[in-house]
Amino acid sequence: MDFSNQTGIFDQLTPSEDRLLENGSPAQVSLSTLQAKGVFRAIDCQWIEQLAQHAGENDHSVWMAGALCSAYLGAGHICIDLATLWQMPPEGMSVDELRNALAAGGVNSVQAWCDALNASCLVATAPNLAERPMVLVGTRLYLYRYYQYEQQVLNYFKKQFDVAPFDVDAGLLAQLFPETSETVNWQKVSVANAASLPFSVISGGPGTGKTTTVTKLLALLVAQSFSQGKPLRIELAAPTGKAAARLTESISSAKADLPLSDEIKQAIPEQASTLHRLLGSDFGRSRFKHNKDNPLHLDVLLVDEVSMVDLPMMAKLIDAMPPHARLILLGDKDQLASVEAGSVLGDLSFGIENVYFQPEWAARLAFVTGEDITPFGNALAPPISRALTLLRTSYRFHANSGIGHLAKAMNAGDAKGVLRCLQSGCDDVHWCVPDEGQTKADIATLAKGYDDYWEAVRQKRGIAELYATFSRYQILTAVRQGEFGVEKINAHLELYFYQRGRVKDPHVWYPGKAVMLTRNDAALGLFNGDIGLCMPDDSQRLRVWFMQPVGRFTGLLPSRLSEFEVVFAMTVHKSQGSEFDRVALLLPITPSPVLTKELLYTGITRAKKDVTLWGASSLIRNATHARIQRHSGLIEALWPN
Ligand SMILES: Nc1ncnc2c1ncn2[C@@H]1O[C@H](COP(=O)(O)OP(=O)(O)OP(=O)(O)O)[C@@H](O)[C@H]1O
Repeated sequence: MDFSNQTGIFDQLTPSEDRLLENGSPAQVSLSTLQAKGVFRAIDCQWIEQLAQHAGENDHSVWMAGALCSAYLGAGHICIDLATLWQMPPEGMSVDELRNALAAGGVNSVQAWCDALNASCLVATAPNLAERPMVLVGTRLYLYRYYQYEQQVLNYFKKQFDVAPFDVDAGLLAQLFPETSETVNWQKVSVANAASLPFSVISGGPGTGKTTTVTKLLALLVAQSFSQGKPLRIELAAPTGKAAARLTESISSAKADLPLSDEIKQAIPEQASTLHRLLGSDFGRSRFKHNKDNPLHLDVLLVDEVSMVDLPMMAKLIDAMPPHARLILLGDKDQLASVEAGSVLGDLSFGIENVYFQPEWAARLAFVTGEDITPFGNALAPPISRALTLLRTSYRFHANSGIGHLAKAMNAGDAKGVLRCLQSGCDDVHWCVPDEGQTKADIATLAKGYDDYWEAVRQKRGIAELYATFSRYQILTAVRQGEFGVEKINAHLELYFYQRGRVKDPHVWYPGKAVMLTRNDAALGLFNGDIGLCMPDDSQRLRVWFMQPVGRFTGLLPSRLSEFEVVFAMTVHKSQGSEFDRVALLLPITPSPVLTKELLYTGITRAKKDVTLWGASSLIRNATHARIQRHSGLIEALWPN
């Protein structure tokens, strides 16, 4: 069956919970067994069953590959690699189980599996990439739409490699970085690099000066555009409302320190929006107002917290970029990847730790910056390396900072170093090990961190002060479910606050109740992840107050909020893009696949001044060694060596 003319069929037939099928093929037998074991979700089986029945595809190995592709997508992978799966099937499925299931349909090797997929009307293969539900590239199998997203992103990156570099005003650069040092000033190199290119990525851990650096970059671009008489339209964006608010705050404070005229400073925007807002979200529709046919009206776009941007969003963003515009991406490549599929920042900066620049590019940057970076030339550096710079020195965590050391050891996968740091007695790092047989979290100790907040609520402090006080402390959980999951911890905290007389009735709205939205709300102009605090207004009516751009607050009647959850504790995933003075990071007591180096690193680095890690040494050790690896074709295409 040829699907190429059936536009729309894939929209109907992408995995979606609401379609159930009566069954019909022997393949369903093993799929449902695997579903019962938790290897597949119902949606994975239903999706491939519906497609295969529609197309009359009876090949068992195609059914299996389709279900695997859908299941892996659900876990954040862009594709599956059949060769990898052949050796290492998903958790819950043994090698024999997979191979026996495939052998029943006559498939006895990876090559035979690829051949079966090549022969299927459900699968497109290079060079004939007709629109079919799945695409096979070598041994990688994609859902068609995700293959398209990946190609869109890759084509954009590759196109940028051919653009002739822009001139950089070395005098202005020197003015922005007046200090001299014996070591390379990577912030200066990053600015020179990004100013030379239409597309660049600046990555760095917490407090390495990413915002300081891009503010100087924007200043340089603005100053250059003034001297050319061509003012620039610059936009700032971030994936969440919280991250956008932080970017606004940090750019405005970094701007104040610039050694440049007020005219230039004023031309640097401060106001950042969410990516959804920038692209013109239709809330509920996957297409944005801005796209290739209606590009964004800008010359420069800076996006912060890019680790949180998933592949579909990146593809849509790139689609909406006007061809002449610059894209500057900022983020910490070591943080948790996006909630949805892909790890674009991680893949882009895959080899950045060891590879620097191609020698001629290093020489060019050395000339512009006056920094001795020629030793960092590397003939093996792939073209993508030119777009990337990594800031390594943290100015937030001084040399003796426990948080700094802990984050570094975690990132390096150095479990001994992590445990040593936890035991070292540093002022800013604390470790609470659960007692033998302990089954519940120590709510009283965790709740202490909110004493200042409850005092501010009691004194009926202004909402800005309350918000600031609340934002100083956060309990982070690794998981959602179970005794140590975010839901139970929040419930226990509310009960504890009730028992202490801070909350009159935890089942209704009360002064001090803190909530996080779990869905974008177009009508209210609020976004998933926005935090609201409940306090009475001047007429003593309870309202939930949300911080709006430029530090304003909007108070909404609680009845207007539909989807939200209490947020005295939040998951590490939800905390991305936020920072707090003090963090309590709570691990479950039993092993969980979500406990990875990236999760712990992200949780620890949300703390600016003080972190308490709650968890057993065995779990911490295992997590330090566990990495999140998401399959995609980006690394192979961008980092061929
Ligand atoms: N070259 C530098 N020398 C001294 N201090 C610096 C330098 N660069 C940045 N800082 C200071 O370090 C702190 C962190 O800088 P900045 O906010 O730019 O880092 P960041 O990487 O954006 O941080 P975050 O992790 O919060 O996003 C700020 O107080 C800033 O003024």
